[in-house]
Amino acid sequence: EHTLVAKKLLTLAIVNREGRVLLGLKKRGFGEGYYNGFGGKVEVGETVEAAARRELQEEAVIIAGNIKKQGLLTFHFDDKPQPWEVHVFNVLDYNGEPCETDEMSPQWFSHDQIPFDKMWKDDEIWYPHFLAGHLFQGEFFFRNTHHLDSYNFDVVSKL
Ligand SMILES: Nc1nc(SCCc2ccccc2)c2[nH]cnc2n1
Repeated sequence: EHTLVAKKLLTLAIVNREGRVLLGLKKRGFGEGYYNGFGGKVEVGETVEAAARRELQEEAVIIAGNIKKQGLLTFHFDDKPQPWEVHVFNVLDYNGEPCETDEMSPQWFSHDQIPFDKMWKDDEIWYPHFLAGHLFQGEFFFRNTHHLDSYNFDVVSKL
């Protein structure tokens, strides 16, 4: 039957400026030890965009200016009942200086030196499209945190 399982709404904000991306090394919690953009849960009554801006400030201590919604990624995990729906934003400009928090240790990487071996396995599939400014949608099926079983991925004309 077609039961609807609510998806967990999450944000992911990646600062992409002058040929470099700002990533954070997750110091604890889910995805600890991985490099990732900045993000987290969308709270009740919060827009996805407001959540993306809030999480960036909380995790990297910078205030996003122009941001561009570029991706919609759905993650399924064998050991989690709820799929994750991650809204990916490109942070085109910001105010302040990135600094370390108890959650994240920020670091700049040039586009040709992105540490995919220390990132989620799906990232190497969609980052090239993110960096090229494409709009994209993807659905990824994880056996566990470190094993991506299968996926569908498309560049789209609008999200
Ligand atoms: N890049 C990437 N990110 C995530 S979770 C992003 C959203 C998030 C969740 C929890 C804390 C902070 C940020 C992924 N999950 C599965 N593959 C993945 N790839």
